[in-house]
Amino acid sequence: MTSELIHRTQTSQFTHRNSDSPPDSNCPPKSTNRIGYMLRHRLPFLLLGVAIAAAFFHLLPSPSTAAAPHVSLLETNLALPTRRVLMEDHTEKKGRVPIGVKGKRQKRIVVTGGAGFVGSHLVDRLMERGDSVIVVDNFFTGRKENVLHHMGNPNFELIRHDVVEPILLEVDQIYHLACPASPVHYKFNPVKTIKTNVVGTLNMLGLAKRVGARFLLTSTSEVYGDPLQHPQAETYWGNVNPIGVRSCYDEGKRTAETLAMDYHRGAGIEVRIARIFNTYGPRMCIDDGRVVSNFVAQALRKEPLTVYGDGKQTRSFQYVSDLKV
Ligand SMILES: O=c1ccn([C@@H]2O[C@H](COP(=O)(O)OP(=O)(O)O[C@H]3OC[C@@H](O)[C@H](O)[C@H]3O)[C@@H](O)[C@H]2O)c(=O)[nH]1
Repeated sequence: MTSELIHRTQTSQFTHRNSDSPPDSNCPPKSTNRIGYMLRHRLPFLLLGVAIAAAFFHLLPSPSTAAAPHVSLLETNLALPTRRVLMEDHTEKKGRVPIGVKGKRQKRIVVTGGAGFVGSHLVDRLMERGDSVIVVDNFFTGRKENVLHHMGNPNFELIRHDVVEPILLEVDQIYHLACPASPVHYKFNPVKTIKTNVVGTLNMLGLAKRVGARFLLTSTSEVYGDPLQHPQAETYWGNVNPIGVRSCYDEGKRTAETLAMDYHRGAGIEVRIARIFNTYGPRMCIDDGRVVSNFVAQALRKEPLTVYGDGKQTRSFQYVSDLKV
């Protein structure tokens, strides 16, 4: 192959040098006709080239309009503050806001499970603060009524979505609460419960990584299992049965915590983990199944209170307004 190419080149050079050979389309004739030849054969191409170049420089954006896409391109590889600045450029049309100026811009926050008992109280708090809130809920235990009072507020958005499926949103913070929390509810479909905790958390952490959002996982006191230490310090690792009827929830949440920490260590995601204990308060379903609502409902109906087991079990309870920050 190589030798053949060399041979062809040599043939061509020879032809150029041979002034007696008849002119062909690739080869200019003798010098007497050269100018005429150039005008006839080369000038149209020259003019075409000039026209293309002129069109190119005419269509090229001026430096001021080209700057925005350039920064936009950079922002995908940069940390969150740059993206915040760019968002302000688009929405407020006031020019760039220095990165260091915090609290000026509305935060965009997604709350998974935001139509639930705890989630909806958190949403109230964020809305009060003036944040822009997107609630993602599949309404398995959550209810639209819990967030109905925010409908029509331009800062509020409600999406029916199951976190087991990925979702793409542009947000600054993710509060990940989606999962049935009462034993009667999470035992109803244990495979779905662990899937929500593992796949759902993975999806939301993936979202956090993609958009550079800060991530809060609501975990549970159940990660301590049947604790051998009282009260449980955060450093206590628990005493959990991996094959028990509660495992879908407690092992699911333990895995969710593992995922959060691995995304933090491996991908630099800023994460928070809150281990929530037994919580009660307004918007708790009457059929929630947890002890406080059961006892209250039974008392209201003047029925005897049902105490499971020997009644010697202990719990830490908190009112919901003490939970939200
Ligand atoms: O009617 C009832 C209900 C519950 N109980 C008992 O009361 C205790 C509390 O049970 P709950 O059903 O309220 O729920 P648990 O405290 O076991 O877990 C709950 O609290 C911690 C949260 O993080 C979990 O999401 C939630 O499952 C248990 O020992 C349970 O057996 C009763 O004696 N009677």
